[in-house]
Amino acid sequence: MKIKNIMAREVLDSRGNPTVEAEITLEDGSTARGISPSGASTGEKEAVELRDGDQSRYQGKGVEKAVAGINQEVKRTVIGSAFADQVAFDQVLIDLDGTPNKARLGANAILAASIAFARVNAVSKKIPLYRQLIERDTYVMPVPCMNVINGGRHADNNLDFQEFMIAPHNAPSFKESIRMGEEVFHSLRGLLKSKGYYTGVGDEGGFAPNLKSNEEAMEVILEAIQKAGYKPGADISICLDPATSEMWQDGKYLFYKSDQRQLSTEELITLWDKWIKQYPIVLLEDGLGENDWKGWKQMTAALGNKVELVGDDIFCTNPAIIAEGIREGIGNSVLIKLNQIGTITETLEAVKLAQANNYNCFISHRSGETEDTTIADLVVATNAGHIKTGSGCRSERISKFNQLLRIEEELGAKASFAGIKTFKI
Ligand SMILES: O=C(O)[C@@H](CO)OP(=O)(O)O
Ligand SMILES: [Mg+2]
Repeated sequence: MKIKNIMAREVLDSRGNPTVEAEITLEDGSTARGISPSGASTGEKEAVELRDGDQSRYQGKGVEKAVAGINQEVKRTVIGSAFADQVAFDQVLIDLDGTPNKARLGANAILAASIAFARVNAVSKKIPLYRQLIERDTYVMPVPCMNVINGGRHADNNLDFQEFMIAPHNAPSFKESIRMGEEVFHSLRGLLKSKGYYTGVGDEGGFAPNLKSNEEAMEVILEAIQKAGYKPGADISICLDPATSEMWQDGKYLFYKSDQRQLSTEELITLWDKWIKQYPIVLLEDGLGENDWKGWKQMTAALGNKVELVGDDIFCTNPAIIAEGIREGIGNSVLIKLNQIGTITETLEAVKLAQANNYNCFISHRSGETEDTTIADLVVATNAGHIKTGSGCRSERISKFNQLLRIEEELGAKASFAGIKTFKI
């Protein structure tokens, strides 16, 4: 089917920053949109966003240049053409950009167009997006890893570690697991309030209380799980993303917010080992920083058979870096973020590579999100079994949960719930 029109516009993300929305219309009249998310704790090797740098609009964060790239160059190239598949379309965008990190047209522009193309084909074929991405007979519904306490770069006031997540895995379905997660979220609100803490939320919809230590965050979450009537570990486990690249300075990990101390790589691995023994942790993302490859090898040797070790900043959803990580024995799971690499095709390539090498894939949102729910379909399409897309409130996060509820209902007997076995433990 030929592309009749493609256009882009500047819209806003959940932090009130501009981002790119692309819209494609096919000759059969089908129309669909895609919107790029945006990160705060970004990996150094991520594909880059194109921002205007013109201080008169949004303090330089405007995306009019990225929008213009779609409205002019990309439009001239793709209009009136038919593309055999997603790979063919994305390759045109990659070639047109011509840089290794999508800096010229911008990964924010390229991803929005790539998503719009996937969606418009689903619309044209009258099939759901997850089936457009990967056609299967049966699909796996993910465990929602809900970020209930926000710290690090996602909250100004409190903890060093960025994300404290609950994983309600002892459930028969996604619908029941999200209910369990929400019950704990509300129980946590009550508990924080009763302890005199502030219950406002951070960027990803988790609470951002002024807790005194990272340990206190763990304790209060465990208490909230119990108060909601569940057993920590048996019903609901903990996942962490301390985002330690943000703490890495001169070869040490600097605790810059709640605790005033610094740890060596070895000391931080020892801390994780202690935490894994002490708390029901099933997943640790970015337990060490992106430039600490040697440390990652040590950590994988020490903890790789006890907990899922997810690489976010270290892999940047980049198939070439993931391949190197697999060769080097780094981690046992890959965080998957569409805008770290910039196209649907390369994202699916990253997933395929990881899964073929017995690595898990943990599908993820960004801290700056929108109403675009592509990652909900992506986690189902890839049978990745777990997703992180924030917490129990804020619609840009809930929209993904709601889409998963719709997908589960639509799949009926063709869907099974991932449960605890999805984690590499
Ligand atoms: O570190 C992360 O995993 C993400 C998403 O939770 O944060 P950001 O989008 O800010 O990189
Ligand atoms: Mg991360």
